[in-house]
Amino acid sequence: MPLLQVENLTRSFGPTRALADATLSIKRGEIVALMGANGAGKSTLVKILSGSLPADAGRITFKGRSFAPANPAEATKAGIVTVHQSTDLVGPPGLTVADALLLPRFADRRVRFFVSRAGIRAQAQAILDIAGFSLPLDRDFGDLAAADRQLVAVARALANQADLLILDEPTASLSGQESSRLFDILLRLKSQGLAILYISHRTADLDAVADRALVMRGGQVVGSFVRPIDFPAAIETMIGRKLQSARPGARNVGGTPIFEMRHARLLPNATPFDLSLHEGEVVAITGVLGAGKSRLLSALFGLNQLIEGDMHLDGKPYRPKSPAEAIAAGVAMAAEDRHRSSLMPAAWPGNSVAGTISLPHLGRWYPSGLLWGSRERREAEKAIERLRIKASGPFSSVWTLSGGNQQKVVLARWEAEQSRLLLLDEPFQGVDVGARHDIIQAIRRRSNRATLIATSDPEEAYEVADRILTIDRHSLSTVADAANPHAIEDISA
Ligand SMILES: Nc1ncnc2c1ncn2[C@@H]1O[C@H](COP(=O)(O)OP(=O)(O)OP(=O)(O)O)[C@@H](O)[C@H]1O
Repeated sequence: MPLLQVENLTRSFGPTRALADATLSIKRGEIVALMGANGAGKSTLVKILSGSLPADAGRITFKGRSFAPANPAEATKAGIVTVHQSTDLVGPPGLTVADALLLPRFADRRVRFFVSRAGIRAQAQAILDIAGFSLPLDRDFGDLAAADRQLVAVARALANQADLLILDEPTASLSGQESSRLFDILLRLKSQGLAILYISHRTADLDAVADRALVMRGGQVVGSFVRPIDFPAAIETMIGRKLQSARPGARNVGGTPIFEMRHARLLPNATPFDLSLHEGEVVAITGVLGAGKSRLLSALFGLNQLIEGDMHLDGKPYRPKSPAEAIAAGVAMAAEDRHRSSLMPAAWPGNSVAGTISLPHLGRWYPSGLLWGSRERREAEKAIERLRIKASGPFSSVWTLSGGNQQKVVLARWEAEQSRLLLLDEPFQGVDVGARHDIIQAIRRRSNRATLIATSDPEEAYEVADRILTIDRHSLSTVADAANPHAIEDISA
């Protein structure tokens, strides 16, 4: 008997059928990958299973009983625990790892008030014993590496005696080494009988852990592939078309650089480095979380200043003191945390696809100050077609789009205007392979600018870039040529 059986699950949002008769099952001790293009319905399915959204129709059976959780607490109690992306896991300053492990219990402040530090530590240790791995209990939760924060969430799930663990893009901001550690733990938990539903756009991850991959499309489960998973076939089923080699071939771009950075120091103790970027060149920077990728991009975009060194853009001195100065000089950036930095609040009337794309360009598109909306609409329609954005129209709210489609809208914003230097921080987080392919082609098509991409995934770097740099302790250290087929191994090592 399967642990979880989902039959004909259906859920609509207005005219959008997010789930349309989805049917699947999971056994104990099985790791099932859930694949699907952006907007296929994966999150909607997870939200229903984890009790944060009711279904319109269909039936769920869990541990032999009919299951329809009214809220997340009910789902957890029944044995389904969902761990969301690691970027969601943040705590207030002063919160220790031990506190974080006990967090759900201490959400009630009255309880917290009566428990001693030693009591908290002992209970937290008991949770780690159940999970079978160790973490530094007295450290500040905020200082933990992303992988360890992820493990805190997994340990919490296990302490709740989960039968089914749902992981949503768990490696999104983990390094290769951290991911392997997580996989080892997942495989051990599986051998102890835990069932895991693993959502990811990274096929290498799924290859490492999944026994089976379910493919969703248009709100339905349209394919099931058992190990060894035939990924090209699964991806074809997922996006409904053949994917040619995603890698268009690295170019060796030379000539006069568009951008130059000399003897740059990002932090007082870091080793200084140089960086030059050429017209038409796509350069990727990889490195673990905290290595300095975002700080480097921020310095280039005027969000923070270099400790030392100088920069030149098109031969002229460039030292932006704010993003406005950077944009005026021809530099554009899509930051990592799209919710906070790139999308307007859900309540804002201009938060449509068209409004999000046009926002920084309005002054140039409508110099008279009068908005007619025609250029806005045109640019949004072009973007929807070119990047295959799944939206009901140019003026639908970005907040109703799936994560990957929101990311495409943010990218379309900077594709809509000519810039000399485009900075992208983790642009493929949550973006499906088909869309990633479309975006990579769009990025590489522009020959009149340089693009600098920060990514924690070496494979993504290899796919998109002409040249790969690695950053470590806030200093660019090794340089890999993306044309070299061994580049990935070189970087991962
Ligand atoms: N609250 C909502 N209001 C309106 N439409 C919604 C809402 N939530 C989801 N949708 C729509 O339902 C469809 C399925 O979305 P869902 O988020 O489940 O996809 P997904 O497979 O998780 O995608 P992604 O990989 O991009 O996160 C999409 O077309 C999305 O726009």
